[in-house]
Amino acid sequence: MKLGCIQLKVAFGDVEKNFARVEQLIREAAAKGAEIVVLPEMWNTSYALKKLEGLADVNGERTKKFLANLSKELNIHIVGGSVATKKGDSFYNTMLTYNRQGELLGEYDKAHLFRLMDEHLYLSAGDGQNNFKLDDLDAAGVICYDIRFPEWLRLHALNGAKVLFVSAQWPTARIDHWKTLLQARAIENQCFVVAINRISGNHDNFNGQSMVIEPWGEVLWTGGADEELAIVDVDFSKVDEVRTRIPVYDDRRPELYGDVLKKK
Ligand SMILES: O=C(O)CCC(=O)C(=O)O
Repeated sequence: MKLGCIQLKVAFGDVEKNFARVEQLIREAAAKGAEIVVLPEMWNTSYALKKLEGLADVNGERTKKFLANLSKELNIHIVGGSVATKKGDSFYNTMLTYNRQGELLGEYDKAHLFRLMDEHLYLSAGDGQNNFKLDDLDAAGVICYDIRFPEWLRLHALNGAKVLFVSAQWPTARIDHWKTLLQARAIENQCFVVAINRISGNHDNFNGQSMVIEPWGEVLWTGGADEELAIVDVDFSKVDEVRTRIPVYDDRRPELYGDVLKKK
């Protein structure tokens, strides 16, 4: 299957510019044969947290219409990264996923808010999981800081995901953590990880390094430090092969792990 990885240069607070660029790149990805297109985190507003009242997408309506129309017209699945949304009186960091029929498969509000970026002061956390199916492919989607919580991604893998999509705005300063955590999540869950980061004009802030990793941990593609659309060919049957070779799921001892999942 061909993945269209959109490592976007997100414009701070410029919703119109971001929508226009995302549409252009999704169309380009489809024209190049992509079957699943993946976007980064908070691509409508970036982290303009102080301006969310005027900028966030109310109930995600604009983004929903936009992604539904494009996925149906172009006959592609879209893992829509995430956008800033307003629901009731609260703001969320929301991932919307559409299948090629233009149907909404998942609306996931980021579960773990990143205090270092003040997310907890402006956004509310979601409580729902995010497993979905793209045709016959079992998949799941999480957002950025979520990857520091292995139990969260494990839960999605246990619910059947063979590919974990990660949308992020992960900064250059901790890019080594990004690479290591993503590879670990792929190896331990024996699944594909498709992780799409943003870039900024100034590479000191966000330098891309989006990644596609297969279930044995081999990196199939790493993005550069500039805006980029990559088409990456993946063979999802590799998941079953790796899970047969080392039967981690059969060898798990969940009866030993219970308390690890409880908050101290
Ligand atoms: O965990 C990190 O170091 C980065 C997380 C982050 O930037 C985010 O969740 O937006």
